[in-house]
Amino acid sequence: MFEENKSDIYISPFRQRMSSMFGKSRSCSVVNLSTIPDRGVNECNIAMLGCRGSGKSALTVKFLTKRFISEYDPNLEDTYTSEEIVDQQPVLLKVMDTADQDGPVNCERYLNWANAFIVVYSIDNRRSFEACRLYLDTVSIHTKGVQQEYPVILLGNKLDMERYRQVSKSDGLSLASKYGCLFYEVSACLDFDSVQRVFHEAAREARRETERNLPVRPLFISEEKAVVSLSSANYKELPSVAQAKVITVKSSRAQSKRRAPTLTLLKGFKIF
Ligand SMILES: Nc1nc2c(ncn2[C@@H]2O[C@H](COP(=O)(O)OP(=O)(O)OP(=O)(O)O)[C@@H](O)[C@H]2O)c(=O)[nH]1
Repeated sequence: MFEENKSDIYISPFRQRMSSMFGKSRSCSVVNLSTIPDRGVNECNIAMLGCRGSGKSALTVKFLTKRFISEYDPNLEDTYTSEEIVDQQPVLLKVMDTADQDGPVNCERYLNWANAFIVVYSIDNRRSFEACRLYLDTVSIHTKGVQQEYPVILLGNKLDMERYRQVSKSDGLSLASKYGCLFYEVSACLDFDSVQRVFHEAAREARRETERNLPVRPLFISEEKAVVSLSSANYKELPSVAQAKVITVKSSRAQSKRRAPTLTLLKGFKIF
């Protein structure tokens, strides 16, 4: 029915189309969330953590394509890039769908790369919830003593499996509050908006954190210069603060209209 390539990774016609349309982006070495002044674009690197089968890939693909996948290669680890608009500002969101075999081992690759973490468990699997503690510990040990804080979201997935629930919402909440992280419950196979909200919240928190850590620039006020420039300026051309804000919003909207969000898919997802 479908052809498989040499490495036994299923490449759907959809994925082939996506690769040819948007190009490829392998796991990259960008380390921090930074503002790129000339484009005004923030970058946010999100690592998806959690034990096997918790739904990391399903959530990642849901966020990127609005679709639910049912089959994939669990051993592949890849990074996907999507241009998003969060709070009217463009963000280049990179999502690493990790594939740890048995808990957090050799995790420097994502600890050094990410500036936000989503730790996933399945609400119908107690073991996957317990595994989250290891990931939360690993992240908090790694970020201990670092001035910048890294947003962490604890995410209960498979909300559609309510009747098989093994982890109560209050258990999720109390674990999240113990580690000082945000907490959500979603389902990768239900509505897209809830899943998108989680990723956008991670980006929002990471941006706040970056802004909080921006070095404070000294403000120089030269009275002489101010007099010269004001006297020679055409007042109508000087935007007020309110106008300047409008201009910023307009330009980010214009950007979102100009360019469709770019998306790079590499993993052998089977998307129907
Ligand atoms: N019912 C239900 N099934 C889900 C949901 N999310 C994922 N699944 C299923 O759970 C299984 C595991 O999902 P994955 O997304 O592959 O999990 P993962 O965490 O990426 O697992 P690894 O790649 O092995 O690390 C798959 O069969 C998915 O179809 C969900 O929200 N609801």
